[in-house]
Amino acid sequence: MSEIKIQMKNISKVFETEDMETHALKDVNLTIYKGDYVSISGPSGCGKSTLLSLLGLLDMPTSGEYMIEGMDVANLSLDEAAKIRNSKIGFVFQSFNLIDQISVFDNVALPLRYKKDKLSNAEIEQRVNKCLEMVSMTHRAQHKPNQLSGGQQQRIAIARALVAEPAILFVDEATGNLDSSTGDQIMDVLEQLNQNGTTICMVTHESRYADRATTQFRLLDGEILTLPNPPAAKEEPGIEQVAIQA
Ligand SMILES: Nc1ncnc2c1ncn2[C@@H]1O[C@H](COP(=O)(O)OP(=O)(O)OP(=O)(O)O)[C@@H](O)[C@H]1O
Repeated sequence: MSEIKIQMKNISKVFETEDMETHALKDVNLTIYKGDYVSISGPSGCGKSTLLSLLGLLDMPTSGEYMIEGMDVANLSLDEAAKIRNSKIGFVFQSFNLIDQISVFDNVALPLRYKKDKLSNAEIEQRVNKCLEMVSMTHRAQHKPNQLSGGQQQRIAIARALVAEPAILFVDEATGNLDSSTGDQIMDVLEQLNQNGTTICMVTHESRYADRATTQFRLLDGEILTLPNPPAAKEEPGIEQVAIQA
């Protein structure tokens, strides 16, 4: 059995405002193994952003258990959450969030320069170059982000997310700002990274991208369903086989 990277058990999230409670997530059970390529999809308002915020330690659940690499992370202070986020989690967003005033190289190096355990310049250079190579952007290291195309900027954002060697890469609608052929190329990059060992969990509303993942979860009204893997789904076309994950 493969190593467990992420495990959520009975995770719920309730938002309370003065006059109402919204049960955004209801008893979510989710396990992500080392090397998985996971997609989470579902209609607007089903809880995707809420789930990704909890997975990425940007917010805490109302109840339930959450473990990252065996560490209990369900009830952390903001400071503790930030520390674990910096060391264990890589994020890629729809907007690339790069800094135009500094070079591509320095953008990718930023997470390493903020690390508590300082790395030498030689180590930083080696890690940044390795990540730029992984996204085929070595030749643009000295450019500024605003001199690059949208797809190239997203590749740089992916390199930056990987440079601290996170346990898992969370990807939030990474193709949302890109035309469809550039979006397809970004999906190819993610697939290639996964084939080389990166564990990926991607949130997308595009079913053609969700279908490319090896494990597919679907959120409906705050509840998570596991879709059968693609070959099983093809055997019985037209029947939406969904089983609640054990
Ligand atoms: N801070 C909040 N306070 C109150 N309700 C919230 C809050 N954030 C989200 N919700 C509610 O929780 C539910 C899930 O929202 P969420 O943003 O996670 O959905 P989503 O699947 O990401 O939607 P979309 O695809 O439209 O971005 C919705 O009913 C939403 O109104």
